[in-house]
Amino acid sequence: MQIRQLKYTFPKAQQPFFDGLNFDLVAHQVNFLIGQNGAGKTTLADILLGLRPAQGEITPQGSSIYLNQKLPMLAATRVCDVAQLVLGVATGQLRLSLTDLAERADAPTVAFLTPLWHRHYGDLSGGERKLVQLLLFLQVDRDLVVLDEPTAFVDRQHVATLFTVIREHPQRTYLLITHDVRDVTAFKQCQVLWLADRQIKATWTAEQFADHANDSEFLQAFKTI
Ligand SMILES: Nc1ncnc2c1ncn2[C@@H]1O[C@H](COP(=O)(O)OP(=O)(O)OP(=O)(O)O)[C@@H](O)[C@H]1O
Repeated sequence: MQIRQLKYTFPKAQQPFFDGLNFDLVAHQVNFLIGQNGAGKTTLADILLGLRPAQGEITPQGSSIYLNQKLPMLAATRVCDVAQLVLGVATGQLRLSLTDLAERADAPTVAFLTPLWHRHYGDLSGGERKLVQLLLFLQVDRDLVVLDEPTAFVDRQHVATLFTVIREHPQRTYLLITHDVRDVTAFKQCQVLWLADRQIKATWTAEQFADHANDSEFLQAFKTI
């Protein structure tokens, strides 16, 4: 995916926030977007998904799905209801059973959701709730998958499950926003984009990131989180 001469101005702002932003997302790989709080990561994700009108070229334009940092859900909702909401709607199925899920979803997702299937959403831990949503969203096939801080407040065992599910669908292009270096080092192949000063200040492969990330003060801090 190529992003060229991107220009974006917040509503009512006098000056553009991004102006002349250029970078590429590597297709069929995980692309990490890192940067300090307020750098513009979520804004950039919104633009790529067409949620904020911007000038410039984004090619090719394919199908996409986005899970942002907060997706509220009523406490009385059961996991099977969330599955119905996400997958039932996506597939047009009125009643989605666990057997249907097993036919439609990848094995690690089925293994994770099966023991939780009848549990109330409000009884799950914060990390479990987040993983339920993430794994269900990842069963909806899209060219571009954007996840905003999917690993925040999620323990590493659950993060490992999330990454296993991502690896189950290698045909997609992923953009993952993260503040956690362990996410980057979990992938042998990936691209890391560093957003700073309203530009993509550096782009690394996983190997380059491991070798050269000590060059900058921010990245040193990022690596010690
Ligand atoms: N509607 C708006 N008008 C003006 N400025 C805004 C608006 N919405 C967000 N901003 C500012 O744009 C900047 C980028 O915000 P954004 O949420 O994209 O950052 P981020 O890199 O995702 O941060 P974090 O890591 O904290 O999630 C911030 O300084 C924010 O205050």
